[in-house]
Amino acid sequence: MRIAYSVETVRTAERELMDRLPDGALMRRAAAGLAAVCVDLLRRRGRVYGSRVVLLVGSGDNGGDALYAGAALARRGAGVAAVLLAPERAHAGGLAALLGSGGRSLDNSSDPFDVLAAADLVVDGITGIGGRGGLRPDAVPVARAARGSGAVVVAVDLPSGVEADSGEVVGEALRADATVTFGTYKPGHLIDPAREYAGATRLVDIGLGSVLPSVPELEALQHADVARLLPVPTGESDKYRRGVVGVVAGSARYPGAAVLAVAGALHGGAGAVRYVGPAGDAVIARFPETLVHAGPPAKAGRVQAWVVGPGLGDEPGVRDALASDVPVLVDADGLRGLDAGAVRARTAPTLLTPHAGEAAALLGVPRGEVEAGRLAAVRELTARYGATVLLKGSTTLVASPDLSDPVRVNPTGTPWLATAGSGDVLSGLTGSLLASGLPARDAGSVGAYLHGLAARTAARGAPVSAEDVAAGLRGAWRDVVSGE
Ligand SMILES: NC(=O)C1=CN([C@@H]2O[C@H](COP(=O)(O)OP(=O)(O)OC[C@H]3O[C@@H](n4cnc5c(N)ncnc54)[C@H](OP(=O)(O)O)[C@@H]3O)[C@@H](O)[C@H]2O)[C@@H](O)CC1
Ligand SMILES: [K+]
Repeated sequence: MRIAYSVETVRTAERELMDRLPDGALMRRAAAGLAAVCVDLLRRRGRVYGSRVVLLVGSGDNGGDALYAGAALARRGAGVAAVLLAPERAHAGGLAALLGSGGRSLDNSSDPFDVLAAADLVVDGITGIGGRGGLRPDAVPVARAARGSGAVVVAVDLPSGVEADSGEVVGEALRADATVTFGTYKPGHLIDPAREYAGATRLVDIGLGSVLPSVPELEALQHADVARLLPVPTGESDKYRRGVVGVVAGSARYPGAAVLAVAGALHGGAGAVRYVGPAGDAVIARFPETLVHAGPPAKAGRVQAWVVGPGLGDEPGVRDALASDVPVLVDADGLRGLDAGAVRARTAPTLLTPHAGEAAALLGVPRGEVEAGRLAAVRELTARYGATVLLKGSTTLVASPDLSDPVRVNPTGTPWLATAGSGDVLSGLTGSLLASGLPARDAGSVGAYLHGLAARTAARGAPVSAEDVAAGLRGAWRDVVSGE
């Protein structure tokens, strides 16, 4: 499991740890880890000795980390030059270490842009967790020059300019090839758009784990976590004990959505799929194992979870499903005009699965606001609806209405998933996991994980259809179980 803590939590833990350690110990640990990554990257491009390293140094400890790491690189024979953005406030100990190790700080006679253009590696120590509100104007030209050079750009802790706590990028930020963070991930390492700015992220252990709270703010499941959650039939299981998932989807206009949602549902571990709606013929033609019923859902027979909404158009069904006493997943057309009171009144779990546009409509804000602030949006939706919410997108988030549950971030997403019908597959799959007995947050995060993995494997760098994603689910499940 990858976990992330907010800046406030990190600062509290850092103070507690610092009280027990000699002065500057944490920064030395951080800088040593940073320097080791830089050495590794320089070796891959040639060698450390004689390489040209430029440090972008801001006014705080983030710059201090860069300066100490620069000192270590200078001791190994790299030519290290520091661009001090606030010369009078640069970290004094770090600067002394750099100068004492043979590095230099650029004076007025050197043009930082020439030096950056010739660099092999740039270390971004402008801001870390103390940064707010995007890069300041004086930092923008050097950040752009770093990106425009042929150098590999390594961000210290976070790419400067991103918001550590939300993953938002307000204004300009530096795009790194790699980010070296310390003690724990922060939300910005896991959530787009900041995640994308960070490149490959490495975590350096500085001993913070022992003082961090046991429950993080965010968590991203990995294969082993998902494998533990997957439903596994036992000797006593029959199709009803494994769970029946009811799919209320499709319409005369969109029969395909019904077929895709059923395709997803058949791969989620439920023992049977009951389709309810007007697209029964199309469903049966493709999946003869499906139990079909024209509706309404209340008359269709017992299920352990409902999926309602994909391609539904104006067909009814949402109210029936919400009135049931089993878990309900609401997606797509089911989300239009969704009655928050009806959702809040439910005693069984409800899982809403909007994409950014649908989330924006539910919240009454522009879509861009949801895309830029995904964490805030998903939390607001859980609060308004009293439901678990899976917010689809470049980093899919799953949040439960219980604020003590960490928000789950899906790490397997791929841009190839932005394809018509893939959301219908996800709904069916996740509903099936609900019917097998998984709690809503687990069903949502396991569903998103398998769905992303299936898309990645099916795509392998080329476009995929929603059908390909559904067909890839069995392989994704196997990969998770076998740990591949
Ligand atoms: N926590 C830990 O466990 C450990 C932390 N460590 C390291 O310390 C880092 C945190 O250091 P920090 O607190 O000194 O803040 P930091 O990010 O350097 O910012 C400094 C100053 O920048 C300024 N500034 C703000 N916004 C800006 C902007 N947009 N553009 C430009 N400037 C801006 C603002 O100063 P102002 O100019 O407003 O006075 C702010 O105070 C952390 O990320 C990690 O690298 C490790 O060494 C050890 C373990
Ligand atoms: K940085």
